[in-house]
Order: sequence, then C-alpha cells, then structure tokens
Amino acid sequence: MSDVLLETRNLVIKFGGVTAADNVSLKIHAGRNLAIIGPNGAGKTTFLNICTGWLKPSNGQVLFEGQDVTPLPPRKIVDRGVARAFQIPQLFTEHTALENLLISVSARDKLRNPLMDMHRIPERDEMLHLLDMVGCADVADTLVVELSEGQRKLIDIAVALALKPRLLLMDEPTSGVASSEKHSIMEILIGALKEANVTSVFVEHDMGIVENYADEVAVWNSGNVQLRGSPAEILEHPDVIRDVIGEVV
Ligand SMILES: Nc1ncnc2c1ncn2[C@@H]1O[C@H](COP(=O)(O)OP(=O)(O)OP(=O)(O)O)[C@@H](O)[C@H]1O
Repeated sequence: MSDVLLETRNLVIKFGGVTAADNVSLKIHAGRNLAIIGPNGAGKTTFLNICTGWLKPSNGQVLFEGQDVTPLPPRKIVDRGVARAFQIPQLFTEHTALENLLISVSARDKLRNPLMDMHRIPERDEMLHLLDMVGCADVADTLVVELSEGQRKLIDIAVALALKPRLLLMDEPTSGVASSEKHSIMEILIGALKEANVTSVFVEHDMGIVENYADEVAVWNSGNVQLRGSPAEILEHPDVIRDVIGEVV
C-alpha cells in the first residue's frame, strides 16, 4: 500500500501579477514530519491554504488518501482527516482549555449545544487525555486568556487533535513563543503527534527547530518546491544558506 497521505499535482494560483503557487507537485508521506522553509513571500502559507481548502487553485489537484479533495469546502476536508493550526492560535479566549476542546469535538460529532451540559459529553475523558498529551492537564479549567502563549499553542494543537486528523498542517508552530521555550514546546508537540499517529507538515523559519524536529525538509522559492531532502542535506545546501538561512540570521 502507498504511504502517500496527501499529494498535490500541478497546483497553480495567482494573485494579480504574483504567482504564489507555480505548478506545485508534492507528496506527503505518512509518519514523516515535513518542514517547509523558504524566504518571505515564497508561497508556503498559500500551499497550506490550498491543501486545507481555504484557497482554490486555478489549476491542479489536491488528493488526500487518493481522493480528490480540491473542490471540497474546508469543513469537509477536516472531516476527511486534514486539520490545520495557525500562527496565532484560534481559540475562544474567554473559555477554559477544556471547553475549547469540547467545542472542537462537538463540531466533529455535530453536537447541538456543547456548552449546555459538558459533564455529560462522553468525549470529556478523551479531551482530558488530549490535554494530558500536550502537557496541559493542569490548566484544563483555566481560561485561555490567562495562559501563556506556549500553553495556547499546545492547546491549539490539542484542539486540532480532537478532530482526529491523520494529517496536521501547522503554520510556524513556535512563533511568538520565547526562544527558551521553543524546544520544549516542539518536544511535547511532536510527542503528542506521534502518540496520536498524526503526520505533520509545518512551516518554520527557525532552522534549529527544523534541524531537530523535521524528518524531511521542502524548500519553497517563488511559488514552488526548489529542493527536498533530509534536514542535514538541506541545511548545508549552498542555495539554502544563500536564499533562506541568510535571510533569517
Ligand atoms: N490573499 C492574497 N491576496 C493577494 N496576494 C496574496 C494573498 N495571499 C498571498 N499573497 C501573495 O502571494 C505570495 C505568497 O504569499 P505566502 O503568504 O504564501 O508566502 P509565505 O512563503 O508564507 O511568506 P511568509 O514566510 O512571509 O509568511 C506573496 O507575494 C503574498 O503577498
């Protein structure tokens, strides 16, 4: 059986004179965490937006587990098993961490009024387990507004995992987090994904994170994949040092 989870074929999208996706064909393999790096404006976020249905390409296809999901709305793509986490966590800040997960699971299970009687929701134990997986069990009943940025990032990941995805696409999972905390957050995050058997793709500007947590790296440039390889190969490549690393140091 093929281990290709998601495949794009010849994706094209233009914004006025800018070609943000220029014939992008890429295979994402199950069980391997893929980092996407590249200079500002290279089209990394555009790629995530197309794969999750937020942008529709003018040409090309997105196949998830062999099925064409290109025309589907984002909600239906989530139902198929593709979740997304954003640079800024998309949480209900006036609700607790646990409530945020319950809201997510209620959307998954199409419950009508998740906040009316949360203690009866059978998935409550599952949600507490997810919070435990991301090291946030102790703040289950804390309002999100009172949490640190790092905790919010982890809860955002737990919210995505509550949707039971097989693939999670993340835009800069550690941005906005203090440098001293970045590695511990990635450590927890990658551990949780492994436990939940979820493959990840993450856009990242921090090469230390890429080196330590990616199994593979794809380098974006001018709307397309310029190079792909192991972190060691890619981070030592002269084009990457010139075009990407030179830009972020
Ligand atoms: N909705 C849009 N409307 C117009 N132009 C857009 C839109 N989205 C992206 N672009 C343009 O497409 C190009 C690629 O943008 P994108 O955000 O995908 O790049 P990126 O590689 O994620 O950049 P960064 O690292 O700065 O986040 C940029 O020139 C951007 O200005």
